[in-house]
Amino acid sequence: MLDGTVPALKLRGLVKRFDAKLAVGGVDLDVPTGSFYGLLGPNGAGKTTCLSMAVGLLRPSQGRAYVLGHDVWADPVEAKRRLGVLPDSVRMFDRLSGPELLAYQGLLRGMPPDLIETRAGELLDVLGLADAGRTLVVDYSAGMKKKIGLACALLHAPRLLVLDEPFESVDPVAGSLIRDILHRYVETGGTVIFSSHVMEVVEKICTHVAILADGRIKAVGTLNEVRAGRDLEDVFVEVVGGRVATGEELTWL
Ligand SMILES: Nc1ncnc2c1ncn2[C@@H]1O[C@H](COP(=O)(O)OP(=O)(O)OP(=O)(O)O)[C@@H](O)[C@H]1O
Repeated sequence: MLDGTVPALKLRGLVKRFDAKLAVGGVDLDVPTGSFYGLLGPNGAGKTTCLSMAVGLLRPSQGRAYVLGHDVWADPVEAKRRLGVLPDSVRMFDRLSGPELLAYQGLLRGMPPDLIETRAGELLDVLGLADAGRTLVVDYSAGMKKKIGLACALLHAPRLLVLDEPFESVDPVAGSLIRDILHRYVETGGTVIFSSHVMEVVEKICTHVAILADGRIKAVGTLNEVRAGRDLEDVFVEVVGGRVATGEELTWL
């Protein structure tokens, strides 16, 4: 469904400094509408920092982010209306039950209560969270927290989903379910960008990939362009410059 019009997400010159630490060192990225975009990178590469700036959760030191042409920082209402976000778990209001959290999200979005109730019920059902009842989200397992976070991101039917490690901590069944839901979402005109370490998932579902290391984009393009006929994992290790064990380390183990 790539339509070649305004990118769903456009990042220009994004920089983030934490005191002396340069976490993101100037990122430019175009996420085409209708793409399923994987943002790969090793631990500490700057993925979360980059996505947090892209969605208006963290103010950039420099640079701009646009959601479907709307500047996230200058025009936040229009940008956020079109945006669903799965942040890292620290940012969730987790002293609520799943249905309460969804109701809270829906009301913040200005949705009518009956629409919230219908959609929340469906989302909890599809994601296998209906049985959790009144359990507070803080007491959910890590995988359940991912799923309720995804439900919150989907509730207002956004045009762009930005997901921080949606496949982390979820079991294979839940992972496959999330993949199916996201696939359907992209097939019906939505756009997804997500961060991940899981090469198989990225290789299986993404149309586009960017590899981030040391706060900079090291490789970017369609999956086939970046892979260039090789395993994505080999490309990743080469681009990122992974350390290879010589067998001489940890000899005391
Ligand atoms: N609030 C902060 N204060 C200081 N340094 C930070 C802060 N947030 C992130 N950093 C640093 O910025 C760098 C990038 O972190 P970030 O969390 O964006 O990486 P990541 O690619 O998401 O990593 P991971 O895959 O391990 O989650 C790291 O060196 C991290 O220590």
